[in-house]
Amino acid sequence: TTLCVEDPEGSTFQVSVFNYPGTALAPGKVLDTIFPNGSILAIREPTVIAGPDPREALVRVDSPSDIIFVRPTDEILRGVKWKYVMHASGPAFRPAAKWREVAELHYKERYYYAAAVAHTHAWELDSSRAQSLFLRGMAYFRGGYYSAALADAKALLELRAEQDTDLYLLGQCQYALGDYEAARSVFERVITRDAAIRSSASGYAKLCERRIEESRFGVYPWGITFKESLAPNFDIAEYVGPMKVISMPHRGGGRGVVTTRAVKAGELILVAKPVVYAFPSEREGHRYSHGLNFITKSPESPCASDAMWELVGKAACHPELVPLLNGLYAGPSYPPPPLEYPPSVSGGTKTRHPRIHEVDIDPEKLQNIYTYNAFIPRPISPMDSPDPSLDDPNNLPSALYLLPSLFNHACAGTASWQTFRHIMVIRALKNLDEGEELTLAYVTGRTAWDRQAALRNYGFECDCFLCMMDRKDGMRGCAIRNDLGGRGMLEAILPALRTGVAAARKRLCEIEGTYDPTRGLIRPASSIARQELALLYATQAEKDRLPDSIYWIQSIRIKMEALEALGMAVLDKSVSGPVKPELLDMVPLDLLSLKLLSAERDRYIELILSIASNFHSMGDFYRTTIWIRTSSWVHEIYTGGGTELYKLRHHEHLKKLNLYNFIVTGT
Ligand SMILES: C[S@@+](CC[C@H](N)C(=O)[O-])C[C@H]1O[C@@H](n2cnc3c(N)ncnc32)[C@H](O)[C@@H]1O
Repeated sequence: TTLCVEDPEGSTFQVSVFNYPGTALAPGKVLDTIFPNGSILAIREPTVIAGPDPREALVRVDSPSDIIFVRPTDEILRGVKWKYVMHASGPAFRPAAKWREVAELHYKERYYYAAAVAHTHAWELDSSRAQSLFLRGMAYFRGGYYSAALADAKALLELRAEQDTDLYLLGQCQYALGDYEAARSVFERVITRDAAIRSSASGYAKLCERRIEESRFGVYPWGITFKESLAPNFDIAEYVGPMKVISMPHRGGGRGVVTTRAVKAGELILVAKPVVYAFPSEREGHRYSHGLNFITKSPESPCASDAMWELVGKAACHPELVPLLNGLYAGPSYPPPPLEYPPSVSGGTKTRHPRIHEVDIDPEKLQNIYTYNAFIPRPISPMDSPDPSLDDPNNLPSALYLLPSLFNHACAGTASWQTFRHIMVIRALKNLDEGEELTLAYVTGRTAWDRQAALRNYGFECDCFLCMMDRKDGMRGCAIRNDLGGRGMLEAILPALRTGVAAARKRLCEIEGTYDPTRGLIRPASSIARQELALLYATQAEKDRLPDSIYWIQSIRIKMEALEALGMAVLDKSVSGPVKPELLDMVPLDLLSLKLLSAERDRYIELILSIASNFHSMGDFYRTTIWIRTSSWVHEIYTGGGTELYKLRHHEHLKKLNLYNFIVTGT
């Protein structure tokens, strides 16, 4: 937003205001409401950019809290003499009725911030009309400024005889702020009184029940949640499970997250909503911010820079968020954050003037916080059809979360994270004792060097076992692996089996040759090469059209090796003959020495299902069942949701492998 201002001496300047709430892409009439002609502004810490002509200086303001609207009667103006007399005819001087009209128009056109400003003017000019406060509360609520709306709803209940609309607004705000128990009792009160809003209030009361289950016990209907997550604006409650933040002086920022009790692999640890997020699909019609990150001095995806700037406006409108944001790690150029997280925050019930920002907002610090803590949410989707928001690798979604920002990184993390659209869900990836660290993989990559490059902006070197092993193999070996692995699987499927197998085996040998002899079984690149080789055998077996083709057996054996190279110890490697009775209800894995790699969920499932499919082609239905069960077990550990979510996500893939019918009919 660019304003034209005049100082007391009568010199004029252009002031560029960034990040002011309600002004992004706003038309002139909205700006006329937020910055009416004739307003007096005091600007803190302005950046003055000199032009070639000193009279053409440009003033830049980045923080909403640096703009203070001054009343003409304010002390600060005592003794100030204006060279030119102010025109007392601009929008700043409208009567209350006119402001109400303007507010209604903004509300209808969904400029809720401007509507809140206009209702504030109306309320200040005529405080006998409590309805102005109600309408402002509504505007705040619709605009997503929930704590401001809550304060208005509470003030109204003190100001006038209890009205159902005021109660309803109160309940909606409490719901939006995650205070589901309070919201439920408010909606239950409304239900008993007002027939007109009874049905929506009882709908809300039911939703509150679901949210209470979710937030108190971590019980989510994951199948429904998944379906709902495919549409924007979906919502679930947050949940904090058996985790806490403790001091970890050896990590940047000085803190990390540990378990508060022993947890099992797959247990839910945290469900968190983002403070800000941007998805390409939800940005249509938006103008993207500049894609340069001034902290990392590297290009930033448009979604990331949009969300980064949005954070400033968000902090201005939600002062209760500011201490939570300021408690996050802001990089090495800021003093370390306090050890306690989350800090205790008092809600505050004071009604809020939309143009008075009492809490200081530091945009530069917020940018640093965004840079060191943001995630790229990759929404879970049905297998084989990645979410369309991931189509453009140069504009991936971006989001900042609070508690998830306290988890440190490990390429082979002890916890897995994924997002149901924008909502992050963290689960333990292995059985953990009380007090063990919960780590997440911020980035993925084939070798320690790839991953270190992806981590370059975080300022630390990963010391997880996967990186340590890669470093022992040496940079050259890893580069060779990367190069060989990068040639891709499909090109290996040559028309002649023998040529194809020879080439794939050669590549496998070359990859194997890059590992240090002491490395042990976990060799992700070798797993890819084995998967390629197995695919060749399976292709030949299909051509043979014989259930007992030796190529099925070859394919299955190599896929089992591929699983082992990803840390999954296979206990029962039998490929024919009777199945051991004790295995009929179990998964054929050695659960004690299992080391699931956080980034490999889909590859495990793909490999396991293709083993099941090979057994199915051989007519071995027992083993087919066992391996389908194993894929669903792996899915449960990473994603939860039982068979319902498993089927929802793998339905198409299972059909492609001719396994869906088998699950339904058993043949
Ligand atoms: C999202 S924060 C994680 C929480 C952070 N430790 C804190 O106290 O707020 C990311 C920063 O934590 C530090 N960090 C994360 N993982 C680390 C690791 N494995 N080793 C050392 N520092 C790490 C780095 O400084 C990184 O920039």
